[in-house]
Amino acid sequence: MPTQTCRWGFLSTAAIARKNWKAVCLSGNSTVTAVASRSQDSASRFIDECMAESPMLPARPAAVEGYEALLAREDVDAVYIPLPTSMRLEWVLKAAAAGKHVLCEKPIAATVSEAEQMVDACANAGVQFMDGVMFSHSDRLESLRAVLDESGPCGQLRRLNAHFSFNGGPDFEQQNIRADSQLEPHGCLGDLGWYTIRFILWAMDFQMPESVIARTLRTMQKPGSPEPVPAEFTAELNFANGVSAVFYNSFVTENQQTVSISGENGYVTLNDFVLPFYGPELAWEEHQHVLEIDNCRWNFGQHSRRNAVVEYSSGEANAQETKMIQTFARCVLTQETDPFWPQIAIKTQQVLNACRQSADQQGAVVSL
Ligand SMILES: NC(=O)C1=CN([C@@H]2O[C@H](COP(=O)(O)OP(=O)(O)OC[C@H]3O[C@@H](n4cnc5c(N)ncnc54)[C@H](OP(=O)(O)O)[C@@H]3O)[C@@H](O)[C@H]2O)C=CC1
Ligand SMILES: O=C1CO[C@H](CO)[C@@H](O)[C@@H]1O
Repeated sequence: MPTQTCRWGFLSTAAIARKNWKAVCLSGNSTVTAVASRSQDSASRFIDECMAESPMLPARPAAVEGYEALLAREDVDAVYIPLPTSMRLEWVLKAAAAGKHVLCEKPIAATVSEAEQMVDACANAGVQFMDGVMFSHSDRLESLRAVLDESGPCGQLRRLNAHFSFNGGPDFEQQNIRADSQLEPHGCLGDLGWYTIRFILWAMDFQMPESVIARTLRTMQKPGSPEPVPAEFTAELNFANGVSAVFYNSFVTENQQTVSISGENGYVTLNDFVLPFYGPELAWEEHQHVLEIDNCRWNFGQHSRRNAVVEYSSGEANAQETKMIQTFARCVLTQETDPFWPQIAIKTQQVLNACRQSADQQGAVVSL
């Protein structure tokens, strides 16, 4: 076990692994020692391309053929697993058995039972488990938490609204893993709903909803995919304290990443809650508009205020994905696993599967 640097192995050359490669380079407490792919050529190509843009120090990682071979390496402390969702159970269990800490992409699993097996295996092996939600590590959330206090601009919370969509375009259904039920069984609910659910749970301080009602509005099916997957999805969550939340996910509606948190006295909005708008600040707005009525004059006065934290959107040392790597690596290096991360992953999975169950039963109420 090194004392200064967490040594990462990447399980696959997924597109998202390139972003986290750079985050490792910028982290100051991590390095990648090996990248595994189904073919060694592809691992080598990935490493060449990443090295050209963002050189890994102190040494070029090894290109490994096969994920199993990477897990057998002694120079790997932690693995990053961005394999398709349906493959994660197998590889998280194998990684835990090999004593590797696990940063697992989202959605972590197809079912709650699979997610629990993963988290239990990591806990039993004494290794950290965390999902790949970068925004959980942004300073913006910490600042926003203070604003959500009852004495803040919203007052008592009433309603949450989260929307995450992108338009995949004409080839998406034909080519993307997200439209293949064998690889990504929950389609847009898994890919985008994971974030909308996570944000809602975060705003509720991880209190679970009492019940959910959901609908799949549209499906997609990649050629060869055994089943269609949700391509447009909506859900309503109801909480015991009277707060309600709604979310929407879509692969056919153009880029939108908006959340609003509404209360008795006002509301807060973020327009880029997952992938922050390009630039050196992450912002949110608070609103307390006032309707002034005086006989025939009806003036709706806009009262909005912009707030921001100094943090780069991505690809810099203070960006949220770099903070994710740093936080994870600190758990590894101090040998102090943090149960918070697996707990919130399980809660997110529980809500996701309840929503899918409701949608599969045409909007039946599902209790949690
Ligand atoms: N946290 C975040 O910000 C993001 C998270 N993600 C999540 O990461 C996961 C991967 O997404 P993305 O990077 O777009 O995926 P890609 O399609 O780019 O990569 C998936 C990788 O899995 C490996 N693989 C192994 N078996 C298969 C198979 N049968 N079919 C396809 N790929 C296979 C391949 O690597 P190889 O050939 O090298 O073995 C492939 O490169 C998704 O679940 C997604 O939700 C995605 C983007 C952002
Ligand atoms: O996690 C992710 C981040 O956002 C993308 C959309 O813009 C998703 O498709 C991806 O899986």
